[in-house]
Amino acid sequence: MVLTVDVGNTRIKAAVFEEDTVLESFVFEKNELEKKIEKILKKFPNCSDLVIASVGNIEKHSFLIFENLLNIHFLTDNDVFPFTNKYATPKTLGIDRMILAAGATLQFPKKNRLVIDAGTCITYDFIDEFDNYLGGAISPGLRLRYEVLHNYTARLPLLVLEEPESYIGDTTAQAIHSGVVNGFVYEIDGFIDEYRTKFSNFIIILTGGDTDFLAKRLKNTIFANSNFLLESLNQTFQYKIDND
Ligand SMILES: Nc1ncnc2c1ncn2[C@@H]1O[C@H](COP(=O)(O)OP(=O)(O)OP(=O)(O)O)[C@@H](O)[C@H]1O
Ligand SMILES: CC(C)(CO)[C@@H](O)C(=O)NCCC(=O)O
Ligand SMILES: [K+]
Repeated sequence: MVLTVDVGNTRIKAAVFEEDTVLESFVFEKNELEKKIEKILKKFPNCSDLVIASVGNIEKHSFLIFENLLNIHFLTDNDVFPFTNKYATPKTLGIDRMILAAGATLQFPKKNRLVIDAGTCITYDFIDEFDNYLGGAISPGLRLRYEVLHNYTARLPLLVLEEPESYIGDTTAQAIHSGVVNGFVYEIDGFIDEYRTKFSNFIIILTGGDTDFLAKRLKNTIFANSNFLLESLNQTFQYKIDND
């Protein structure tokens, strides 16, 4: 049994796996880390390995208190990955993006693959059919867009996500909802269209906290799975065991 932990920029997500099956998944805040992991391990005492990817400010030492209970694997770019990394600055590539690319490579062999993670940031990661990781894009996520409009202006209120009535917003609130939500959807559909015109034999995987909101609004067909990062962590770990 494997416990996977994804330390994101905002929240922490975790899941317990028996082989390829998720037994249970969890979402919690960073200040609850120790308490929550303790609780999960009490419920699933057969967990033999703890596999972590962190892009947040939580480092390996935060997990070492569990060292006597199970093996700790804090994944970094020094681990083995199933793709060739063509990023020109591989040392600065986020470990979450590397794990997503690994999951896409292993789950969808011999295809052009685009992974879109709609989380705090939106990340786009492209792996071609020859398993070259080429890069992608980073832009602000849905919630972040609402927050920056408020934080960096004098007059824009902080709004909670709402479906815009039209792309022509006729109030301040509607103009913000249109700009944020429609802008978010147009951006993603626009990127997908761009890739589609250049690559055939193509698959798109959508994940992250805004997966469900986004999936029903895109015009393009995608494979939506909000657990994709945790599943990919489990698969990357199995791959590491088989190839180390
Ligand atoms: N309780 C919540 N807290 C924060 N964001 C939430 C929540 N519920 C839904 N969301 C949506 O999820 C998005 C954030 O995604 P996610 O939770 O995957 O981010 P994260 O934990 O920072 O992970 P990552 O850093 O990997 O993106 C926000 O844009 C927001 O709209
Ligand atoms: C882009 C984020 C913040 C998304 O979580 C993370 O992957 C990260 O910090 N990346 C480092 C920069 C890069 O990937 O090129
Ligand atoms: K993200």
